Amino acid sequence: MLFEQTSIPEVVLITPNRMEDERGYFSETFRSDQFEANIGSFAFVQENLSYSRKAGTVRGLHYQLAPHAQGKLVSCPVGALWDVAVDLRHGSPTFGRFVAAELSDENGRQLWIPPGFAHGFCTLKPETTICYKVTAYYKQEVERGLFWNDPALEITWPTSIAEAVVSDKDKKQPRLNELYANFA
Ligand SMILES: Cc1cn([C@H]2C[C@H](O)[C@@H](COP(=O)(O)OP(=O)(O)O[C@H]3O[C@@H](C)C(=O)[C@@H](O)[C@H]3O)O2)c(=O)[nH]c1=O
Repeated sequence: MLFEQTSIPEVVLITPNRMEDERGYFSETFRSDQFEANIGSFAFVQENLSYSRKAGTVRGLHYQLAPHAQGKLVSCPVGALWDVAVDLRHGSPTFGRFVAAELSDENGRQLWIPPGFAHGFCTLKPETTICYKVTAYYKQEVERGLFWNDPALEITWPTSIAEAVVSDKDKKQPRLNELYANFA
C-alpha cells in the first residue's frame, strides 16, 4: 500500500496493491496497522456509500463543526470521480487551499482527508459509487457547507455550474469568506 503526501501534507493519497491472476485481482483496501504507521491513530465509526446516476454530479463541499468534525477515507469502487478537499483550519498555512485527486475503479486510489477540511466530489462517469469511512458520526445539526464553485477557492472542476447536477442544498451554500471560523 503506497501512501503519498499531497500539496497539503495532511491530505494523503493511498494506492493499495493489487494481486492479479486469471480471475481478476485481490486488494487489501484498509489495514489499521499501516494506516496508523503512515497517517496516525484514527478510529472509523461509520461507513457511507453513495451512488450518482450521471457524470457531472457534484456533492459538497461538506464538513461538520468541531467537536464533530469528520476525517474521511474516500474510495471509488465503481466508476470515477474527482475528489476535492479544502483546508478550513484557521491559522493553517494552506487555509482555503484545495487538493484534488481522481479516484476510480481502475486506479483503486483512496484519499485521506483529515478533520478540519471540507469535502466534495464530481463524478466523471455515469453510475459512479463513492465509499467513505468517517471518524465521527453524522450529525445533521452540525453539518455545514461551502459553495463548491466559489471563485475564491480556484478549484478546477471537471464540470461547469450550468451543467453540474447539484442538490438544492448545495446550490445555496455560503462562500469561503462567509464561513464562521470553526477549526483552529
Ligand atoms: C451524510 C449523511 C446523510 N444522511 C442522509 C441525510 C439526507 O436525508 C440524505 C442525503 O444527504 P445529503 O444530501 O447531505 O448527501 P450528500 O450530498 O451525498 O452528502 C455527503 O457529501 C459528501 C461530499 C460528503 O463528504 C459527506 O460527508 C456527505 O456530506 O442522507 C444520513 O442519514 N447520514 C449521513 O451520514
